[in-house]
Amino acid sequence: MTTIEQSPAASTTDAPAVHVDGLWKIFGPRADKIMQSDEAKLSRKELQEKTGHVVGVRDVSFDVAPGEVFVVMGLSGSGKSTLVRLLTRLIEPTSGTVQLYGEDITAMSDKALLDTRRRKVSMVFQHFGLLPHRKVIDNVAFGLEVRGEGKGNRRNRAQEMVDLVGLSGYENNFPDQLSGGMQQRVGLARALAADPDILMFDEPFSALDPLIRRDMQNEVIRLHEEVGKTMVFITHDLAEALKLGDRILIMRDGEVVQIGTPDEVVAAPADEYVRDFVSDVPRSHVLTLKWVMREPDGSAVDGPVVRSDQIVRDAARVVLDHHGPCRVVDADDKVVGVVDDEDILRVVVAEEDAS
Ligand SMILES: Nc1ncnc2c1ncn2[C@@H]1O[C@H](COP(=O)(O)OP(=O)(O)OP(=O)(O)O)[C@@H](O)[C@H]1O
Repeated sequence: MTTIEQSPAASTTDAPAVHVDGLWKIFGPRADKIMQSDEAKLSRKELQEKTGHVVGVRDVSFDVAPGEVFVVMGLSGSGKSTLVRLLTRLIEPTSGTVQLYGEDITAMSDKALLDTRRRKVSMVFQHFGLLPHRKVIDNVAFGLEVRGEGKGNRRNRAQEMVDLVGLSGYENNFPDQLSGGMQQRVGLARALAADPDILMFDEPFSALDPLIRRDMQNEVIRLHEEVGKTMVFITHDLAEALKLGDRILIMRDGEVVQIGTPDEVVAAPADEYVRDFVSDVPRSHVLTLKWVMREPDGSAVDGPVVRSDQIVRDAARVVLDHHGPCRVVDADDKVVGVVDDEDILRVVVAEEDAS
């Protein structure tokens, strides 16, 4: 039985886990001056050509709810790594604020900031960052050691986390005796050991083979179900974003293009850029009935009931088996639409045409 708990802050305040307001990062020596001038309005390309400064993140605002998995997605250079580093001030913002569970980290002293990083946030990176001369168990316990926990406590805790991520029996191995996937499990265990309020992942699985990568994504979903932590997850892989995210923030050139649930992003892309991104996505795997249902017209009074937030693929069997309209209900069991086999097949056929 593990002793990870839902973040206590989540239950005692209404503050979002992460609150980002008007966040900017301009790289270069005159960043502050540029921020206060009209030059800040120039596009990334124009600013770079004119001043040599690079806009990493431009006027980004969003909230992450406690317990949410929030994915930041974009192509290389879109500003994802800069953004996630700004969230814990590993990079200083040029402007804007970041609050973690109501605490403004942009206004914190260095000491308070260090404490927040040690106790409240854990990061998982692409390059696992394990200490090669330490055994698995000692790598997992490292963060606890840094913050001064006694040896007995940290050993017990580290063992719990090793068990939680499925590495029981490997505690005394050294990192180079483990596969890439197993090393990243050590990274996950180390991040969880500190019992942080928020876990941040910066492209953690990009270096892994596709099959191992899929295993690790499933592992994140399982761990999230088990420990319920708030997660901010950076990736350039749309399929990964759709699979893991409760919501997805799509970035381009340092700016937010769209923030939405996976089905919103696929069904209602904000612009051509997002539309292009999502064009290959198998829609029946992502769209919910909300996007394919029709207005209620009284035709389905005794048809089977399906939920508007059900994924089309998951609802297909019920709808196709019933030769007639089904009732679609919302979370309050109110009938909000009807759906029949044609509505379902329209999505599936469009998907086959696209592939
Ligand atoms: N220290 C720095 N100095 C100058 N420019 C930087 C610095 N760090 C990042 N940049 C620039 O900021 C922009 C955003 O970079 P960032 O690394 O955040 O993007 P990314 O989406 O994480 O890309 P990747 O997936 O390749 O890591 C890029 O144009 C990058 O060249």
